[in-house]
Amino acid sequence: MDRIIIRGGRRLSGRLPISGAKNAALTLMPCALLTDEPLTLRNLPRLADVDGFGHLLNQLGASTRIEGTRPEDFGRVMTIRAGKLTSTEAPYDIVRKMRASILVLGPVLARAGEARVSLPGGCAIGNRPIDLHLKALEAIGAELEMAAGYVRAVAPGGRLTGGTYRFPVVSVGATENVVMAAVLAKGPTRIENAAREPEIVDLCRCLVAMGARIEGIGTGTLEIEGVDRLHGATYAVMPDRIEAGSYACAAAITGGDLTLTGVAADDMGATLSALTEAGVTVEAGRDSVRIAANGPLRPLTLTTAPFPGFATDMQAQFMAMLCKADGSSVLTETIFENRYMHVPELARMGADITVSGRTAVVRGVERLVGAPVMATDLRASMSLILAGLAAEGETQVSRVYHLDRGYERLEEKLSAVGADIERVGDG
Ligand SMILES: CC(=O)N[C@H]1[C@@H](OP(=O)(O)OP(=O)(O)OC[C@H]2O[C@@H](n3ccc(=O)[nH]c3=O)[C@H](O)[C@@H]2O)O[C@H](CO)[C@@H](O)[C@@H]1O
Ligand SMILES: C=C(OP(=O)(O)O)C(=O)O
Repeated sequence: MDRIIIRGGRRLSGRLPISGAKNAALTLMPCALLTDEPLTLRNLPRLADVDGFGHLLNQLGASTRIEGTRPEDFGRVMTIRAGKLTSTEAPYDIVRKMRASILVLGPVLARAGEARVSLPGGCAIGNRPIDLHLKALEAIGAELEMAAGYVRAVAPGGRLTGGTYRFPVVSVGATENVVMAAVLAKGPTRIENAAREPEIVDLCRCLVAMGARIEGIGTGTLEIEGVDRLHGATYAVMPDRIEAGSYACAAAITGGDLTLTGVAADDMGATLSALTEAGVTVEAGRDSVRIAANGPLRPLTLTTAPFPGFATDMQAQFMAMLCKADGSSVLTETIFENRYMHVPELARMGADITVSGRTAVVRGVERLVGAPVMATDLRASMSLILAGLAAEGETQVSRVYHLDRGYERLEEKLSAVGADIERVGDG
Protein backbone atom coordinates (compact mmCIF):
# COMPACT_ATOMS: atom_id res chain seq x y z
CA MET A 1 0.00 0.00 0.00
CA ASP A 2 1.30 3.48 -0.85
CA ARG A 3 2.46 5.98 1.75
CA ILE A 4 3.16 9.67 1.44
CA ILE A 5 6.39 10.94 2.92
CA ILE A 6 6.79 14.62 3.73
CA ARG A 7 9.86 16.38 5.02
CA GLY A 8 8.30 19.44 6.58
CA GLY A 9 9.32 23.02 7.11
CA ARG A 10 9.31 24.27 3.52
CA ARG A 11 7.45 27.48 2.72
CA LEU A 12 5.09 26.95 -0.23
CA SER A 13 4.90 29.51 -2.98
CA GLY A 14 3.77 29.73 -6.59
CA ARG A 15 0.70 28.87 -8.63
CA LEU A 16 -1.31 25.77 -7.90
CA PRO A 17 -4.07 24.60 -10.27
CA ILE A 18 -7.37 23.47 -8.77
CA SER A 19 -9.22 20.50 -10.26
CA GLY A 20 -12.90 19.94 -10.93
CA ALA A 21 -14.97 19.25 -7.84
CA LYS A 22 -15.30 15.64 -6.67
CA ASN A 23 -18.68 16.30 -5.10
CA ALA A 24 -20.01 17.96 -8.23
CA ALA A 25 -18.61 15.22 -10.49
CA LEU A 26 -20.35 12.55 -8.44
CA THR A 27 -23.75 14.13 -8.97
CA LEU A 28 -23.18 15.21 -12.59
CA MET A 29 -22.13 11.75 -13.76
CA PRO A 30 -25.46 10.09 -12.83
CA CYS A 31 -27.34 12.80 -14.79
CA ALA A 32 -26.23 10.87 -17.88
CA LEU A 33 -28.63 8.10 -16.82
CA LEU A 34 -31.57 10.44 -17.45
CA THR A 35 -31.18 10.53 -21.22
CA ASP A 36 -30.33 8.22 -24.11
CA GLU A 37 -28.15 10.98 -25.60
CA PRO A 38 -24.50 11.56 -24.62
CA LEU A 39 -23.51 13.78 -21.71
CA THR A 40 -19.98 15.16 -22.03
CA LEU A 41 -18.37 16.36 -18.80
CA ARG A 42 -15.31 18.58 -19.02
CA ASN A 43 -12.93 19.35 -16.14
CA LEU A 44 -13.73 16.00 -14.54
CA PRO A 45 -11.10 15.35 -11.86
CA ARG A 46 -8.94 12.23 -12.09
CA LEU A 47 -9.92 10.58 -8.83
CA ALA A 48 -10.57 7.09 -7.55
CA ASP A 49 -14.20 8.02 -6.82
CA VAL A 50 -14.75 9.25 -10.38
CA ASP A 51 -13.30 6.00 -11.76
CA GLY A 52 -15.50 4.04 -9.35
CA PHE A 53 -18.58 5.96 -10.45
CA GLY A 54 -17.71 5.33 -14.09
CA HIS A 55 -17.55 1.62 -13.30
CA LEU A 56 -21.00 1.77 -11.69
CA LEU A 57 -22.42 3.55 -14.74
CA ASN A 58 -20.91 0.82 -16.95
CA GLN A 59 -22.65 -1.83 -14.84
CA LEU A 60 -25.96 -0.08 -15.45
CA GLY A 61 -25.36 -0.22 -19.21
CA ALA A 62 -23.85 3.21 -19.89
CA SER A 63 -20.66 3.59 -21.89
CA THR A 64 -17.95 5.96 -20.67
CA ARG A 65 -15.32 7.35 -23.02
CA ILE A 66 -12.37 9.54 -22.07
CA GLU A 67 -11.49 11.99 -24.83
CA GLY A 68 -8.49 13.98 -25.93
CA THR A 69 -6.74 14.48 -22.61
CA ARG A 70 -2.97 14.21 -22.26
CA PRO A 71 -1.47 12.38 -19.28
CA GLU A 72 0.09 15.61 -17.99
CA ASP A 73 -3.24 17.47 -17.93
CA PHE A 74 -5.19 17.81 -14.74
CA GLY A 75 -8.77 16.73 -15.26
CA ARG A 76 -10.18 15.13 -18.35
CA VAL A 77 -13.19 15.02 -20.61
CA MET A 78 -15.60 12.10 -20.34
CA THR A 79 -18.58 11.31 -22.52
CA ILE A 80 -21.20 9.10 -20.93
CA ARG A 81 -23.91 7.56 -23.04
CA ALA A 82 -26.74 5.59 -21.49
CA GLY A 83 -28.50 4.59 -24.73
CA LYS A 84 -30.37 1.90 -22.84
CA LEU A 85 -30.09 0.80 -19.23
CA THR A 86 -29.19 -2.89 -19.09
CA SER A 87 -29.49 -3.06 -15.30
CA THR A 88 -31.32 -1.05 -12.66
CA GLU A 89 -29.26 -2.29 -9.75
CA ALA A 90 -26.34 -0.74 -7.81
CA PRO A 91 -24.76 -3.72 -6.08
CA TYR A 92 -23.34 -3.85 -2.54
CA ASP A 93 -19.76 -4.34 -3.71
CA ILE A 94 -19.69 -0.95 -5.42
CA VAL A 95 -21.89 0.99 -3.00
CA ARG A 96 -19.90 -0.07 0.07
CA LYS A 97 -16.72 1.36 -1.45
CA MET A 98 -18.32 4.60 -2.55
CA ARG A 99 -21.28 6.04 -0.66
CA ALA A 100 -22.08 8.46 -3.47
CA SER A 101 -23.33 5.43 -5.48
CA ILE A 102 -26.67 6.10 -3.78
CA LEU A 103 -26.99 8.97 -6.27
CA VAL A 104 -28.00 6.58 -9.04
CA LEU A 105 -31.25 5.78 -7.18
CA GLY A 106 -33.16 8.90 -8.32
CA PRO A 107 -32.06 8.91 -11.96
CA VAL A 108 -32.45 5.16 -12.55
CA LEU A 109 -35.91 5.24 -10.97
CA ALA A 110 -36.92 8.24 -13.10
CA ARG A 111 -35.60 6.71 -16.31
CA ALA A 112 -36.55 3.04 -15.88
CA GLY A 113 -39.49 3.24 -13.47
CA GLU A 114 -37.64 1.07 -10.98
CA ALA A 115 -34.28 0.84 -9.21
CA ARG A 116 -32.61 -1.43 -6.67
CA VAL A 117 -29.70 0.01 -4.72
CA SER A 118 -27.71 -1.49 -1.88
CA LEU A 119 -28.00 0.45 1.39
CA PRO A 120 -24.65 2.21 1.91
CA GLY A 121 -24.45 1.71 5.67
CA GLY A 122 -22.30 3.95 7.84
CA CYS A 123 -18.80 5.18 7.15
CA ALA A 124 -15.84 6.39 9.18
CA ILE A 125 -17.24 9.88 9.79
CA GLY A 126 -20.72 8.89 10.93
CA ASN A 127 -23.84 6.77 10.50
CA ARG A 128 -24.96 8.63 7.40
CA PRO A 129 -28.49 7.22 7.00
CA ILE A 130 -30.40 7.62 3.72
CA ASP A 131 -33.89 8.03 5.20
CA LEU A 132 -34.26 11.54 3.75
CA HIS A 133 -33.39 10.34 0.22
CA LEU A 134 -36.16 7.77 0.56
CA LYS A 135 -38.77 10.12 2.11
CA ALA A 136 -38.18 12.72 -0.60
CA LEU A 137 -38.54 10.11 -3.36
CA GLU A 138 -41.73 8.78 -1.73
CA ALA A 139 -43.12 12.31 -1.71
CA ILE A 140 -42.79 12.45 -5.50
CA GLY A 141 -44.52 9.13 -6.05
CA ALA A 142 -41.98 6.34 -5.43
CA GLU A 143 -43.03 3.14 -3.70
CA LEU A 144 -40.26 1.64 -1.60
CA GLU A 145 -39.44 -1.75 -0.23
CA MET A 146 -36.43 -2.71 1.89
CA ALA A 147 -35.10 -6.25 1.78
CA ALA A 148 -31.78 -8.01 2.24
CA GLY A 149 -29.79 -4.80 2.59
CA TYR A 150 -31.23 -3.25 -0.54
CA VAL A 151 -33.86 -0.63 -1.22
CA ARG A 152 -36.14 -1.28 -4.18
CA ALA A 153 -37.97 1.73 -5.54
CA VAL A 154 -40.77 1.60 -8.07
CA ALA A 155 -42.64 4.36 -9.90
CA PRO A 156 -46.20 3.01 -10.27
CA GLY A 157 -47.21 3.13 -13.92
CA GLY A 158 -43.55 3.63 -14.86
CA ARG A 159 -43.33 7.34 -14.05
CA LEU A 160 -43.00 9.42 -10.90
CA THR A 161 -45.80 11.88 -10.21
CA GLY A 162 -43.94 14.82 -8.65
CA GLY A 163 -44.98 16.31 -5.33
CA THR A 164 -43.93 18.55 -2.45
CA TYR A 165 -41.31 17.71 0.16
CA ARG A 166 -39.83 19.79 2.96
CA PHE A 167 -36.52 18.48 4.27
CA PRO A 168 -36.45 18.43 8.10
CA VAL A 169 -32.66 18.89 7.93
CA VAL A 170 -30.53 19.95 5.00
CA SER A 171 -29.09 17.04 3.03
CA VAL A 172 -26.87 17.52 0.01
CA GLY A 173 -27.19 13.97 -1.33
CA ALA A 174 -30.94 13.67 -0.73
CA THR A 175 -31.55 17.01 -2.47
CA GLU A 176 -29.48 15.78 -5.42
CA ASN A 177 -31.34 12.47 -5.62
CA VAL A 178 -34.81 14.00 -5.55
CA VAL A 179 -33.90 16.74 -8.04
CA MET A 180 -32.53 14.15 -10.50
CA ALA A 181 -35.70 12.07 -10.09
CA ALA A 182 -38.16 14.98 -10.30
CA VAL A 183 -36.91 16.39 -13.61
CA LEU A 184 -38.60 13.53 -15.50
CA ALA A 185 -41.76 13.33 -13.33
CA LYS A 186 -45.26 13.69 -14.78
CA GLY A 187 -46.12 16.72 -12.65
CA PRO A 188 -44.45 19.55 -10.72
CA THR A 189 -42.23 19.15 -7.65
CA ARG A 190 -41.50 21.63 -4.90
CA ILE A 191 -38.55 20.95 -2.61
CA GLU A 192 -38.31 23.07 0.51
CA ASN A 193 -35.26 23.45 2.75
CA ALA A 194 -33.19 22.11 -0.14
CA ALA A 195 -29.40 22.14 0.20
CA ARG A 196 -27.89 25.27 -1.37
CA GLU A 197 -24.33 23.99 -1.81
CA PRO A 198 -22.62 25.20 -5.02
CA GLU A 199 -22.53 21.56 -6.15
CA ILE A 200 -26.37 21.57 -6.16
CA VAL A 201 -26.30 24.70 -8.30
CA ASP A 202 -23.88 22.92 -10.66
CA LEU A 203 -26.22 19.92 -10.81
CA CYS A 204 -29.26 22.09 -11.57
CA ARG A 205 -27.41 24.03 -14.26
CA CYS A 206 -26.32 20.82 -15.96
CA LEU A 207 -29.88 19.48 -15.83
CA VAL A 208 -31.19 22.73 -17.30
CA ALA A 209 -28.59 22.39 -20.08
CA MET A 210 -30.11 18.94 -20.69
CA GLY A 211 -33.61 20.42 -21.01
CA ALA A 212 -34.88 20.29 -17.41
CA ARG A 213 -37.11 23.04 -16.01
CA ILE A 214 -35.93 24.16 -12.57
CA GLU A 215 -36.66 27.44 -10.75
CA GLY A 216 -35.07 28.73 -7.55
CA ILE A 217 -31.58 27.45 -8.33
CA GLY A 218 -29.23 28.41 -5.50
CA THR A 219 -32.08 28.99 -3.02
CA GLY A 220 -33.64 26.70 -0.42
CA THR A 221 -36.80 26.21 -2.50
CA LEU A 222 -36.51 24.40 -5.79
CA GLU A 223 -39.48 24.20 -8.13
CA ILE A 224 -39.24 21.64 -10.88
CA GLU A 225 -41.61 21.16 -13.79
CA GLY A 226 -41.17 17.58 -15.01
CA VAL A 227 -40.48 17.12 -18.72
CA ASP A 228 -41.05 14.07 -20.97
CA ARG A 229 -37.44 13.71 -21.96
CA LEU A 230 -34.00 15.20 -21.52
CA HIS A 231 -31.32 15.53 -24.17
CA GLY A 232 -27.56 15.35 -24.16
CA ALA A 233 -25.27 18.26 -23.27
CA THR A 234 -21.67 19.31 -22.71
CA TYR A 235 -20.99 20.68 -19.27
CA ALA A 236 -17.87 21.75 -17.32
CA VAL A 237 -17.60 20.54 -13.72
CA MET A 238 -17.21 23.44 -11.25
CA PRO A 239 -13.87 23.99 -9.46
CA ASP A 240 -13.32 22.03 -6.26
CA ARG A 241 -13.86 24.54 -3.44
CA ILE A 242 -12.74 21.97 -0.84
CA GLU A 243 -9.51 21.13 -2.66
CA ALA A 244 -8.89 24.87 -3.03
CA GLY A 245 -9.63 25.46 0.66
CA SER A 246 -7.25 22.65 1.59
CA TYR A 247 -4.37 24.19 -0.39
CA ALA A 248 -5.24 27.60 1.05
CA CYS A 249 -4.63 26.06 4.48
CA ALA A 250 -1.33 24.68 3.14
CA ALA A 251 -0.22 28.21 2.23
CA ALA A 252 -1.28 29.50 5.66
CA ILE A 253 0.32 26.73 7.75
CA THR A 254 3.67 26.95 5.92
CA GLY A 255 3.85 30.76 6.05
CA GLY A 256 3.59 30.61 2.27
CA ASP A 257 2.12 32.50 -0.65
CA LEU A 258 0.04 30.47 -3.12
CA THR A 259 -2.09 31.56 -6.02
CA LEU A 260 -4.79 28.98 -6.58
CA THR A 261 -5.90 29.00 -10.20
CA GLY A 262 -9.14 27.80 -11.79
CA VAL A 263 -11.20 28.52 -8.67
CA ALA A 264 -14.50 30.27 -7.96
CA ALA A 265 -13.90 32.48 -4.92
CA ASP A 266 -17.65 33.17 -4.66
CA ASP A 267 -18.22 29.55 -3.68
CA MET A 268 -15.61 29.77 -0.92
CA GLY A 269 -17.03 32.60 1.19
CA ALA A 270 -16.91 30.99 4.64
CA THR A 271 -13.46 29.47 4.07
CA LEU A 272 -11.95 32.71 2.81
CA SER A 273 -13.55 34.75 5.63
CA ALA A 274 -12.12 32.34 8.19
CA LEU A 275 -8.66 32.64 6.63
CA THR A 276 -8.90 36.43 6.68
CA GLU A 277 -9.97 36.33 10.33
CA ALA A 278 -6.92 34.16 11.04
CA GLY A 279 -4.76 36.99 9.69
CA VAL A 280 -4.06 35.53 6.25
CA THR A 281 -4.13 37.78 3.18
CA VAL A 282 -6.79 36.68 0.71
CA GLU A 283 -6.95 38.31 -2.72
CA ALA A 284 -9.70 37.01 -4.94
CA GLY A 285 -9.26 37.46 -8.69
CA ARG A 286 -11.59 36.53 -11.56
CA ASP A 287 -10.77 32.82 -11.43
CA SER A 288 -7.89 32.72 -8.97
CA VAL A 289 -7.30 33.40 -5.30
CA ARG A 290 -4.01 34.43 -3.73
CA ILE A 291 -3.45 33.22 -0.18
CA ALA A 292 -0.47 34.75 1.60
CA ALA A 293 0.49 34.21 5.22
CA ASN A 294 1.38 37.29 7.25
CA GLY A 295 3.10 36.51 10.51
CA PRO A 296 1.48 34.39 13.22
CA LEU A 297 -1.97 32.90 12.67
CA ARG A 298 -4.76 34.11 14.91
CA PRO A 299 -7.01 31.53 16.65
CA LEU A 300 -10.59 31.07 15.43
CA THR A 301 -13.99 29.91 16.64
CA LEU A 302 -15.69 27.91 13.88
CA THR A 303 -18.88 25.88 13.69
CA THR A 304 -19.65 23.69 10.71
CA ALA A 305 -22.99 24.25 8.97
CA PRO A 306 -24.67 23.68 5.61
CA PHE A 307 -23.74 26.16 2.85
CA PRO A 308 -23.26 29.12 3.06
CA GLY A 309 -21.90 28.19 6.49
CA PHE A 310 -18.45 26.81 7.23
CA ALA A 311 -18.17 23.41 5.47
CA THR A 312 -17.69 20.23 7.48
CA ASP A 313 -15.36 19.13 4.65
CA MET A 314 -12.96 21.94 5.72
CA GLN A 315 -13.02 21.24 9.47
CA ALA A 316 -10.08 18.82 9.64
CA GLN A 317 -7.83 21.03 7.49
CA PHE A 318 -8.57 24.14 9.59
CA MET A 319 -7.91 22.12 12.73
CA ALA A 320 -4.42 21.24 11.46
CA MET A 321 -3.80 24.86 10.51
CA LEU A 322 -4.98 26.17 13.89
CA CYS A 323 -2.50 23.88 15.66
CA LYS A 324 0.02 26.55 14.64
CA ALA A 325 -2.11 29.53 15.71
CA ASP A 326 -1.11 31.91 18.44
CA GLY A 327 -3.76 30.92 21.03
CA SER A 328 -6.74 28.60 21.50
CA SER A 329 -9.34 27.90 18.83
CA VAL A 330 -12.74 26.26 19.26
CA LEU A 331 -14.18 24.07 16.50
CA THR A 332 -17.70 22.64 16.66
CA GLU A 333 -18.76 19.90 14.24
CA THR A 334 -22.54 19.85 13.75
CA ILE A 335 -22.91 17.75 10.58
CA PHE A 336 -21.24 14.37 11.23
CA GLU A 337 -21.02 12.76 14.67
CA ASN A 338 -17.60 11.13 14.27
CA ARG A 339 -15.50 13.57 12.33
CA TYR A 340 -12.60 14.05 14.74
CA MET A 341 -10.59 10.95 13.91
CA HIS A 342 -7.64 13.08 12.86
CA VAL A 343 -7.31 14.39 16.44
CA PRO A 344 -5.35 11.44 17.92
CA GLU A 345 -3.11 11.38 14.82
CA LEU A 346 -2.43 15.13 15.05
CA ALA A 347 -1.68 14.63 18.75
CA ARG A 348 1.06 12.17 17.75
CA MET A 349 2.67 15.06 15.92
CA GLY A 350 2.59 17.30 18.98
CA ALA A 351 -0.84 18.94 18.61
CA ASP A 352 -2.69 19.94 21.78
CA ILE A 353 -6.39 19.25 21.16
CA THR A 354 -9.17 18.31 23.57
CA VAL A 355 -12.47 16.97 22.25
CA SER A 356 -15.62 17.11 24.28
CA GLY A 357 -18.69 15.88 22.42
CA ARG A 358 -19.05 17.94 19.26
CA THR A 359 -16.51 20.56 20.28
CA ALA A 360 -12.73 20.54 19.96
CA VAL A 361 -10.43 23.02 21.64
CA VAL A 362 -7.18 23.44 19.72
CA ARG A 363 -4.38 25.09 21.67
CA GLY A 364 -1.73 26.38 19.30
CA VAL A 365 1.74 24.89 19.75
CA GLU A 366 5.19 26.25 18.95
CA ARG A 367 6.09 23.27 16.81
CA LEU A 368 4.70 20.13 15.25
CA VAL A 369 7.02 17.16 14.87
CA GLY A 370 6.93 14.63 12.02
CA ALA A 371 5.70 11.11 12.84
CA PRO A 372 4.20 8.07 11.15
CA VAL A 373 0.44 8.68 11.04
CA MET A 374 -2.57 6.90 9.62
CA ALA A 375 -5.23 8.43 7.42
CA THR A 376 -8.77 7.52 8.49
CA ASP A 377 -10.93 9.36 5.97
CA LEU A 378 -10.50 11.80 3.14
CA ARG A 379 -10.31 15.17 4.90
CA ALA A 380 -8.64 13.71 7.99
CA SER A 381 -5.90 12.54 5.63
CA MET A 382 -5.49 16.05 4.27
CA SER A 383 -5.17 17.45 7.79
CA LEU A 384 -2.23 15.08 8.34
CA ILE A 385 -0.60 16.21 5.10
CA LEU A 386 -0.98 19.84 6.22
CA ALA A 387 0.50 19.11 9.64
CA GLY A 388 3.34 17.23 7.93
CA LEU A 389 4.11 20.23 5.70
CA ALA A 390 4.56 22.42 8.78
CA ALA A 391 6.23 19.83 11.03
CA GLU A 392 9.90 19.46 11.78
CA GLY A 393 11.31 16.27 10.32
CA GLU A 394 9.63 13.48 8.42
CA THR A 395 5.95 12.54 8.41
CA GLN A 396 4.75 9.31 6.83
CA VAL A 397 1.04 9.16 6.03
CA SER A 398 -0.30 5.66 5.42
CA ARG A 399 -3.64 4.58 3.89
CA VAL A 400 -3.35 7.23 1.19
CA TYR A 401 -6.16 5.62 -0.79
CA HIS A 402 -8.41 7.94 1.20
CA LEU A 403 -6.60 10.93 -0.34
CA ASP A 404 -6.85 9.47 -3.82
CA ARG A 405 -10.65 9.64 -3.51
CA GLY A 406 -10.57 13.42 -3.46
CA TYR A 407 -7.20 15.02 -4.31
CA GLU A 408 -5.95 14.80 -7.88
CA ARG A 409 -2.17 14.16 -7.94
CA LEU A 410 -1.65 15.82 -4.57
CA GLU A 411 2.06 15.16 -4.26
CA GLU A 412 2.68 16.54 -7.77
CA LYS A 413 0.74 19.75 -7.07
CA LEU A 414 2.47 20.29 -3.71
CA SER A 415 6.03 19.52 -4.96
CA ALA A 416 5.55 22.04 -7.76
CA VAL A 417 5.11 24.81 -5.16
CA GLY A 418 8.08 23.78 -3.05
CA ALA A 419 6.96 20.95 -0.76
CA ASP A 420 9.31 18.05 -0.11
CA ILE A 421 6.75 15.28 -0.60
CA GLU A 422 6.78 11.91 -2.33
CA ARG A 423 4.67 8.81 -2.66
CA VAL A 424 6.30 5.48 -2.01
CA GLY A 425 4.94 1.98 -2.46
CA ASP A 426 5.58 -0.81 0.03
CA GLY A 427 6.78 -3.19 -2.63
C1 LIG B 1 -20.43 13.09 -2.37
C2 LIG B 1 -20.81 14.29 -1.58
O1 LIG B 1 -21.32 15.26 -2.12
N1 LIG B 1 -20.53 14.26 -0.29
C3 LIG B 1 -20.80 15.43 0.54
C4 LIG B 1 -22.24 15.39 0.97
O2 LIG B 1 -22.44 14.17 1.68
P1 LIG B 1 -23.94 13.69 1.98
O3 LIG B 1 -24.80 14.05 0.85
O4 LIG B 1 -23.84 12.27 2.38
O5 LIG B 1 -24.26 14.57 3.25
P2 LIG B 1 -25.67 15.11 3.70
O6 LIG B 1 -25.77 16.56 3.40
O7 LIG B 1 -26.73 14.23 3.17
O8 LIG B 1 -25.58 14.92 5.28
C5 LIG B 1 -25.89 15.97 6.18
C6 LIG B 1 -26.45 15.39 7.45
O9 LIG B 1 -27.73 14.83 7.19
C7 LIG B 1 -27.80 13.51 7.68
N2 LIG B 1 -28.67 12.73 6.79
C8 LIG B 1 -28.42 12.74 5.45
C9 LIG B 1 -29.21 12.01 4.60
C10 LIG B 1 -30.28 11.28 5.12
O10 LIG B 1 -31.04 10.60 4.43
N3 LIG B 1 -30.48 11.29 6.47
C11 LIG B 1 -29.70 12.02 7.32
O11 LIG B 1 -29.93 12.01 8.53
C12 LIG B 1 -26.34 13.03 7.65
O12 LIG B 1 -26.11 11.93 8.51
C13 LIG B 1 -25.61 14.28 8.08
O13 LIG B 1 -25.66 14.39 9.48
O14 LIG B 1 -22.49 16.52 1.82
C14 LIG B 1 -21.72 16.51 3.04
C15 LIG B 1 -22.17 17.70 3.87
O15 LIG B 1 -21.83 18.87 3.26
C16 LIG B 1 -20.24 16.53 2.70
O16 LIG B 1 -19.51 16.36 3.91
C17 LIG B 1 -19.87 15.43 1.73
O17 LIG B 1 -18.55 15.65 1.25
C1 LIG C 1 -17.20 13.21 3.16
C2 LIG C 1 -16.77 13.41 1.92
O1 LIG C 1 -17.11 12.69 0.84
P1 LIG C 1 -18.14 11.46 0.69
O2 LIG C 1 -19.50 12.00 0.93
O3 LIG C 1 -17.94 11.05 -0.72
O4 LIG C 1 -17.74 10.44 1.71
C3 LIG C 1 -15.83 14.50 1.60
O5 LIG C 1 -15.68 14.81 0.39
O6 LIG C 1 -15.22 15.09 2.52
